[in-house]
Amino acid sequence: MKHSIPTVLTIAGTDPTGGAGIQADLKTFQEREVYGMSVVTSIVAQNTVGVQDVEHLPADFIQKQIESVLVDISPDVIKTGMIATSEMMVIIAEAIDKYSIPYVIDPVMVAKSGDHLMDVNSKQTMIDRLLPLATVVTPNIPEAEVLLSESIESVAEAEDAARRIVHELGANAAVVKGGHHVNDEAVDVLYDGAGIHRFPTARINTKHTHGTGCTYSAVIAAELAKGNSVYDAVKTAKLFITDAIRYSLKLGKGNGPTNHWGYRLQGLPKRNRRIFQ
Ligand SMILES: Nc1ncnc2c1ncn2[C@@H]1O[C@H](COP(=O)(O)OP(=O)(O)O)[C@@H](O)[C@H]1O
Ligand SMILES: Cc1ncc(COP(=O)(O)OP(=O)(O)O)c(N)n1
Repeated sequence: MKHSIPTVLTIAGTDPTGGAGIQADLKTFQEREVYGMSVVTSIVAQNTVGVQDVEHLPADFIQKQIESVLVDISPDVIKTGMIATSEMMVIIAEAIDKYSIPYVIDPVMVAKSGDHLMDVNSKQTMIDRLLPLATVVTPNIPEAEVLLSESIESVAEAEDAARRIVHELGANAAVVKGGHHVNDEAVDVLYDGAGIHRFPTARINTKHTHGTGCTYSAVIAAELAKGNSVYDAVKTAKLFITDAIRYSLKLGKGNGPTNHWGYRLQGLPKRNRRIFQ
């Protein structure tokens, strides 16, 4: 740990309704008791229904924001979310490389609403420049399919995908998340370079899953910043996101946000958590 408290920097886009992007990351860092910092890549006009518009910040201004943070409060871990263009990816890769900071990449491509958050032509830059720097990469099933140009139909194929992302694309560890499987279980699979680990939970029947991937990868970044192993960080992330989904807040007209303090309700008597169920 570099400072008096673990520190994490998120580099990502925004969600003004607070369920995904930088807003979700900062809420999660606070809940995990690490000091959160943020660099904005794109300002997104979005809500629980979908994305209405996007403004990308100039790449050199993203670089200036990163430099402002890194020369002053160097984070223990950097996490990235929405990075829309190749130009942004190169600038971010150069900074992570220059300062040798552990790195969690959530390879955000398409929101659950179906809106594209990454230029499709940037895929190769993500593979060439960002994945080799990754301590952990956390694709959902469609993202893993895009990265590997192959379809994933089962948990066994997700395990193969995680192995390939490490051995062929150069990440140190890969978690292929199971939110998009169509079955009774949400099984995340981690390959940490040594072995495969499965993290299964019962699938919760809800439409309120906006920002699950952002929140999950933010927990992993926070736990790594505390000095925990990749395995323990993923285990904590799975517990945290399951409670965040279970006690989701039923906000908005579409796919609502998760509850970033849901894990705190687990130990409460049922009468005290009724409004969340
Ligand atoms: N309905 C659900 N029930 C339980 N866990 C879920 C559900 N949907 C997603 N998850 C979990 O949320 C996390 C994020 O997964 P996913 O939704 O696939 O990511 P993304 O938001 O990037 O699409 C994973 O741990 C996944 O297993
Ligand atoms: C600014 C921003 N970044 C990422 C996402 C995607 O979030 P994710 O956690 O994958 O969840 P969904 O939005 O897909 O439900 C986003 N929407 N906005």
